[in-house]
Amino acid sequence: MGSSLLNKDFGIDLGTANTLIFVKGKGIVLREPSVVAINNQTGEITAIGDEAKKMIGKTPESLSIIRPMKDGVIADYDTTSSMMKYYIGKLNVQSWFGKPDVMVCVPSGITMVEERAVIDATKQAGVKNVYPISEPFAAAIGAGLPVWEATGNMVVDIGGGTTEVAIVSLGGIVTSQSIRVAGDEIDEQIRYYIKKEKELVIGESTAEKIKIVLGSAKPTSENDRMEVRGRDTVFGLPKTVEVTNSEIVEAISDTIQSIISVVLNTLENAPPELSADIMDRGIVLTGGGALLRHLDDVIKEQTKIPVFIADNPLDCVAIGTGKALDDIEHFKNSPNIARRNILN
Ligand SMILES: Nc1ncnc2c1ncn2[C@@H]1O[C@H](COP(=O)(O)OP(=O)(O)OP(=O)(O)O)[C@@H](O)[C@H]1O
Repeated sequence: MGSSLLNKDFGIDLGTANTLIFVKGKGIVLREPSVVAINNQTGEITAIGDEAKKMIGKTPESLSIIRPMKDGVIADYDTTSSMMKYYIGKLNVQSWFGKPDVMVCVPSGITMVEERAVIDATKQAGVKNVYPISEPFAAAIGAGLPVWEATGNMVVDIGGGTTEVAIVSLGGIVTSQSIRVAGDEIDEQIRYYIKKEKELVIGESTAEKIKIVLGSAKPTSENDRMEVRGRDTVFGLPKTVEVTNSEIVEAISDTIQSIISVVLNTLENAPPELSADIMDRGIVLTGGGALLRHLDDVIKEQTKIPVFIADNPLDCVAIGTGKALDDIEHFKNSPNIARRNILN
């Protein structure tokens, strides 16, 4: 990213787990975890992104690892602002050539105060024109769905902190629901299960790895298993245990069911014409959670509707946020249309 961007518009997916930036005409130029390491004595930032994520669970007392976004919204304003400033600074935008338009995604269930915080944090990073776009709407664009047409499209975006389910038609969200339950909660359930059933304390990163390597929404035919290291809850010493796929399926089943309930509720609220479209066109999964094995199958079994995983599900929101820049007038003229429910 050495060369400067002369008044290039860009879109930001400021996620609970990952922050991505899409520059118009270039594509995704930044993809880093939303993690910051701070020196407790001086308050200075020691590492941001990948470098900070590697430190999780391994820091001395003098360092704290902060994930400034929680449940899709800003939990720590100052740290989010610094992180954005750092990432946007890396783009090297020459603002004196004009003001870039910046799209930033926000969860559909966000409050006005939370949304204001996201806009202000982006402005603090040195850009002037900030347009919020609803995360599931951006996900639908990024998944290549025809969001501007008179057709019902259903998207389920499962991120780190939030799951957003929306039905999109004619350039707006017709109905949407979200819960602050997604990948992080799945990791938390894995930690809880392993502590309770195996008497082993594991860190966040290990839980995420177990989910990615071993997890699935229903048992896999391979009967996968892996060795997991952590600290014995009784003796306090390092210990290794074996964990199987079926144990992880059991550990995360309630969380998976909460996510599927939101899909079912949203379908129940769909206007009949759009329900018919969704029956034909299917449901599209985006976000990192879409990669959980067999999640598509389980949603299909319960909804009786075809389910597809978008290409590059982790990138859909960022791609959609960036592509929405092509229709920036739409957001300038009717800023609420892609954010609020257009029927109620
Ligand atoms: N192969 C995989 N299987 C299961 N989960 C995965 C996989 N790869 C990534 N994830 C999970 O996806 C989540 C991150 O997804 P994503 O980057 O879409 O979220 P985000 O946009 O940062 O979060 P949010 O939308 O809630 O703000 C993490 O919980 C991560 O563990």
